[in-house]
Amino acid sequence: MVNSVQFPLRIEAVVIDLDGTLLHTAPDLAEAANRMLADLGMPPVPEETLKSYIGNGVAQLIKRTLTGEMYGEPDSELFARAKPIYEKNYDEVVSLYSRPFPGVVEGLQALKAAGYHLACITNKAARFTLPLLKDTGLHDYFELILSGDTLPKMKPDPLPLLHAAEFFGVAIDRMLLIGDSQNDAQAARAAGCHVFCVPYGYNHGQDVNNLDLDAVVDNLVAASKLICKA
Ligand SMILES: O=C(O)COP(=O)(O)O
Ligand SMILES: [Mg+2]
Repeated sequence: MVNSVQFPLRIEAVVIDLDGTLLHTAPDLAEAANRMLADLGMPPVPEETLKSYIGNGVAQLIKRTLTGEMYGEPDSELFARAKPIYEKNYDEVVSLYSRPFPGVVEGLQALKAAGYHLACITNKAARFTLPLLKDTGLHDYFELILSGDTLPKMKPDPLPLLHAAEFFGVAIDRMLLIGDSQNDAQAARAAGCHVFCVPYGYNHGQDVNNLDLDAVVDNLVAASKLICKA
């Protein structure tokens, strides 16, 4: 559901989600999950299934992979054994296949040239976020990078967004989040900032048009055309 706001939005800071928005990471996440399952002597999961598990951080991704349920709780001993195995495997394949989505580099260039403050806000753990952004050439676009374990809370909690607005010294209603999932929409609404979603990401298999957003945009270039420097 897109509510009625006046475009172009007057914006000073743009904060952008990583998985499913900046980078197509599902192949590497699926590769790490299936290597973990193989190490545990368990059958693999299809990439499409794994894609529906992405968005709530690494612990949730592992639990969903082990149980086959969105909010299942695996045996605690199995989870304790599986987590380091997953992390070792994801360290090895973190940027094997991951690539920027179409329009991401051009969009970041346009946003940077327009003078917006730029941050990346992701639920991915920092040990994976930083090498991935460096390996894909996106790291230096951002003045601030908040990972899932940088602060005490991750999206859909508003804390990372409120932290970014304070870091940039901008009013929360002069900040825009561009994401791909309900975690982004909910975090933005709770924080009070604007939010666009792209349709090509990972929203647990759900249509982003059903989310409470200010716009659904084809890509980051289209997003840059709906805002102006406040
Ligand atoms: O759940 C994750 O690890 C990543 O999620 P995000 O980059 O879409 O916030
Ligand atoms: Mg995402």
